[in-house]
Amino acid sequence: MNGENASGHSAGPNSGPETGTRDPDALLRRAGVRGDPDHDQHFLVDDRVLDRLPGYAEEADVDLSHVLEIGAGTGALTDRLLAVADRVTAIERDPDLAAFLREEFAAEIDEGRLTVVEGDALEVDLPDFTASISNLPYGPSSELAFRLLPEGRPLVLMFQREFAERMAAEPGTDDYGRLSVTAGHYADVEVVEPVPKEAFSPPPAVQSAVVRTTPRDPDYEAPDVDFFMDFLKAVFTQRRKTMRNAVRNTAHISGLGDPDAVVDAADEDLMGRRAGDVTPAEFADLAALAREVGEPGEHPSA
Ligand SMILES: C[S@@+](CC[C@H](N)C(=O)[O-])C[C@H]1O[C@@H](n2cnc3c(N)ncnc32)[C@H](O)[C@@H]1O
Repeated sequence: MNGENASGHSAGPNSGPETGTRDPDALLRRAGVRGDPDHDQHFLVDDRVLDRLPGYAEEADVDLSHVLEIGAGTGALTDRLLAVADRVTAIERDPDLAAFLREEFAAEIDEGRLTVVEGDALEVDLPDFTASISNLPYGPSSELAFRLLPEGRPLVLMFQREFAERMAAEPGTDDYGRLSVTAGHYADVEVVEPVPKEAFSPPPAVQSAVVRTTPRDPDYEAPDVDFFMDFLKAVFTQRRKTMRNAVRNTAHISGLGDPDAVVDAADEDLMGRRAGDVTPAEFADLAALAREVGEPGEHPSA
């Protein structure tokens, strides 16, 4: 079953000799699937990309004792993860693919090194993982990213390239926006590899990219998450205005009654800048201030 296309990947100390060499095309054939873009199914078939994905975690000294994979598909990446991790939990929503994974990786499941969870990664309980390495389904990539980021674990994730670049963008750049601030609040984010369409079967309509995140322990107080998201959305939809004028227009946000009081209490220099130049830490401080002074006397769900 194994070794049809030895990829040159060197198995980790915890792996059995059989892992890390399954040919992705052969897995696709054995699974009898073609990949269905309507169900976010674009399978990675480029051995070199598959081999590099766990390497991005290894070179950052990430704890690989329990790796979470979301959207395991036919298991081409699962196989590489088993070669470097002590344990892998693979979540797959498609029942046929989940059944195929259970059959293909029966030995690893018996050894207790792999758990296949059949279900929607947005709904199932997440295990206590130490890192996630995944070629995510693109449809819910934003929801999945913001399910994983607050867990405070290192992540190596494949996204649409444009999404990846926005996530990693620095203040002062065109790509910097709400996504960059929210991701940057939880982690340092870097794009480590652009991946061409041809690396997938079937090829998606857009290019992809691998993102690596390193969790941060912010030295500022985290604001209430729902409020923070609403606040950022309101301010970034007015990104051409100064922060002063943008914040004055946020009265509609739940939990913020008096934006003028926020502007008066906030740093003057900050109020004169535009949203695209404000760092995640500055935004977090401002959101906390807005929560404190924006609605005197009432702090719902604070
Ligand atoms: C982009 S493919 C990646 C497959 C495989 N990891 C690979 O690299 O070839 C995404 C996989 O996620 C599965 N999927 C889609 N939405 C999902 C969800 N909400 N929860 C769990 N799996 C999902 C699809 O069935 C598909 O197998």
